[in-house]
Amino acid sequence: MNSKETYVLAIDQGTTSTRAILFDQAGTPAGTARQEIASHYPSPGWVEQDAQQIWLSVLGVTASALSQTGVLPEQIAAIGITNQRETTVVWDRATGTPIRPAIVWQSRQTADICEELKSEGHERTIREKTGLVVDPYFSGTKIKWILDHTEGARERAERGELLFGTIDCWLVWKMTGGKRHVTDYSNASRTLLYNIHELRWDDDLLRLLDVPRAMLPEVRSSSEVYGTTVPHHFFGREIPIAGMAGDQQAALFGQGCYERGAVKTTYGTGCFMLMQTEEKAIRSEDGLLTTIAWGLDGGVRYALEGSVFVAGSAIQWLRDGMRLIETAADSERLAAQAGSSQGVYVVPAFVGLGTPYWESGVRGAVFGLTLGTKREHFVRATLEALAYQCKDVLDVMERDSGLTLRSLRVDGGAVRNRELMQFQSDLLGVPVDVPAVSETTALGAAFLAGLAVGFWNGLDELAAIRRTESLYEPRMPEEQAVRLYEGWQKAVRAAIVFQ
Ligand SMILES: Nc1ncnc2c1ncn2[C@@H]1O[C@H](COP(=O)(O)OP(=O)(O)O)[C@@H](O)[C@H]1O
Ligand SMILES: O=P(O)(O)OC[C@H](O)CO
Repeated sequence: MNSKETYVLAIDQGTTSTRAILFDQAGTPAGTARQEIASHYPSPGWVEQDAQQIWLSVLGVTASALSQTGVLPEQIAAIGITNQRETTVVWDRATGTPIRPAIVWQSRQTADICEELKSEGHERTIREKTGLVVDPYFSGTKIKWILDHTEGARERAERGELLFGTIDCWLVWKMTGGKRHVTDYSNASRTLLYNIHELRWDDDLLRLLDVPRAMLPEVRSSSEVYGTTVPHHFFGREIPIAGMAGDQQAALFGQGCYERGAVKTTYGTGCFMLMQTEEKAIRSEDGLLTTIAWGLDGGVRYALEGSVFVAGSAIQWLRDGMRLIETAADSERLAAQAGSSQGVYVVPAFVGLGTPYWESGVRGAVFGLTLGTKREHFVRATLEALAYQCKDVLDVMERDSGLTLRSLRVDGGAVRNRELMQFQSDLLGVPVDVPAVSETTALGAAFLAGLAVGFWNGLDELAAIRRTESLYEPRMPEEQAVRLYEGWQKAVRAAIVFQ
């Protein structure tokens, strides 16, 4: 690092959008560029994206972040990448072209493969080795599906002609001009193929899912120089790519959750609550996942995770599917106007339910409609579903960890919604803490990259950067919160029975 290098560039490739953000040494975003990513729904429950479009969006947002701010490539000390996790890309090593659309984490198209694994009794072994549950969510069955459904693909993968990667890995491959095929511990831990205790690809699991080892990336820590950018893509300079983590783990890092038991929740397309558990991989019997938080300084940290598949995407559905709102921000105005949902419950199980239910066959449902139900009640009920799902997760997390939450650190697109944040605090009965830098996922990736090149010097320095911008305190009487939550539990049970 030299004295001219005053920024770290974070690339946050999320499900809804790709963002490039430049952070200075105080952790302040100097400029942000954003581009939406299209999702395609070729069959009910399937979700796909175009990996080439994702790559081009990274080039586009990086160029606009630089041109908007006037920051020069020479001023960038390092690049950190964070990504929607599990989304699976298989590409041709020689041409760098994906052989099929990327299968997005939300997609249910591998439900049959999962049912087969369960019926053959593999659930327990998979859970023990990977910390995950058998569900179409994770990459392993998606790789198998692609190899099963593309003529000659498995043989080509065995010969090393095809490569697999999650989005982090795909982007590093493209950014380094096909020189580096790497991923980090946090992303590897979401594949269903990685042994999170022994820190290696697991041969038994590879055999079980019929995935050739030759197509898998090398697994590295979350903070080190993996390679440098190809000058003709990145403004004539070789910039070190020095940080990499799945977006939920990066948000945990960016929120300064460096102490055992610290928790954050991110409300993006989905909603993910993670608790940092240091060197201890806690096993959950209640549907939480055990996952690798990050690899740093020669060791790994673990986390307990609750994954909710549909959060902000329910608000997108109100906008694009139901056409009840024009912008996501309208949901706040209408929810305030409604005041309460008047007994309406929306269960947004559009792609099944994750933690703690793990029911991949359930679909969305609405309960409690009356002639008095108006658009604003329906919108409010959809928004409230985000908060109810977080409560489902927090209840099991407290039980499994033996810890009681005192306040919840939050981030992600939907934390702009004050009605949602207040309702979340009311329902959980704890303060909800929104940080000044709401882009904590990107900040986490920047921190990881910056640590690797000496831009920042350690966790103490990073922890001091976080500041609270808004704190929502519980205002609703407890018995009212309990009554509302009981209604939600009934609605979810009914939706599960209906499938
Ligand atoms: N004011 C708002 N109220 C509720 N949801 C919102 C609001 N603004 C954005 N969102 C939701 O947040 C999500 C985008 O959040 P973001 O953190 O950018 O997601 P991702 O990282 O998954 O791409 C979208 O699904 C959008 O519907
Ligand atoms: O796109 P997000 O931010 O909702 O995150 C997606 C998760 O990484 C999926 O596991």
